[in-house]
Amino acid sequence: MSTIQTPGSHSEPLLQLTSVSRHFGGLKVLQDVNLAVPKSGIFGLIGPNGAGKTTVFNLITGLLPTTSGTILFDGQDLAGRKPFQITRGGIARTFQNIRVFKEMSLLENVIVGMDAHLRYGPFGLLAGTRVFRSEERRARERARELLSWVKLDHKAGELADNLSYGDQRKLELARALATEPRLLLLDEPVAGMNSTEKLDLMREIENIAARGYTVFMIEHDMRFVMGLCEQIAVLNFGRIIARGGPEAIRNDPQVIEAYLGREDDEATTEGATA
Ligand SMILES: Nc1ncnc2c1ncn2[C@@H]1O[C@H](COP(=O)(O)OP(=O)(O)OP(=O)(O)O)[C@@H](O)[C@H]1O
Repeated sequence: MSTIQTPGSHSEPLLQLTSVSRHFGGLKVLQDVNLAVPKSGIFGLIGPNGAGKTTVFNLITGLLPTTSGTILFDGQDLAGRKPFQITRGGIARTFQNIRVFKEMSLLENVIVGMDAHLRYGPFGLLAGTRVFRSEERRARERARELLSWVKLDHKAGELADNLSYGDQRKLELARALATEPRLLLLDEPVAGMNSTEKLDLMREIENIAARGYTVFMIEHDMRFVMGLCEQIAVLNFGRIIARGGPEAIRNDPQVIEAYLGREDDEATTEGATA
């Protein structure tokens, strides 16, 4: 169950994409993408709208097959694995649009995320039958602990529907962690948040990374990405055009060009000046 990693084992990447392409008919959404996410820390993927970022996550999580190329997670080829197998293998994900169960309590939302690690499934647990009692107790304790990591444990019994937008995003984080991942994929975690909520979530993500989880995020908000990520890759029209630390990315002429050349992108001005 432990997800804490041994410090110092940084040689092999945790996740490695090699020459990955994905075409939809004649549309070459990803072309020859090479990416290496290290075994610890916070890694960012940025790029203008439609660059192919979410498609990268869809390939990693098995929602879509690659057209060509390989994706290795902890040295294992993910080709042909189903999304639930990839989740069980240690990759969790949040989505651009909030997906909490609004009619369930926070605690129940997190327990539902535990599916991959429960012998009897989350709904058996929630039914609370005697046979499952000890597993139920453990699950509830773990769910409460995960809620405490995002500072929502005091609301554990409340309906998710009552939460603010920012807190719903944090609940999603707790639920993703309930699958006991090693790698956490976050797709635009601060989309739609106000600046207080963003700062709050930034701290929570830092705390999660400090607990030993590897975080790989797609995000448009440049201040957020630059403030959090140690390494960043930039995707433009399906190709990686730059990778490096925040300072190098900020000053990369190709990156500036990619953002300035696309007036439709919300990151345009911040991307050039952040
Ligand atoms: N299942 C699909 N079938 C056909 N085209 C698709 C499919 N999924 C994605 N695309 C296309 O691939 C391109 C890249 O989409 P993707 O969502 O990966 O971009 P993105 O960088 O995440 O964009 P955004 O920042 O706006 O979320 C778009 O042109 C999109 O229409």
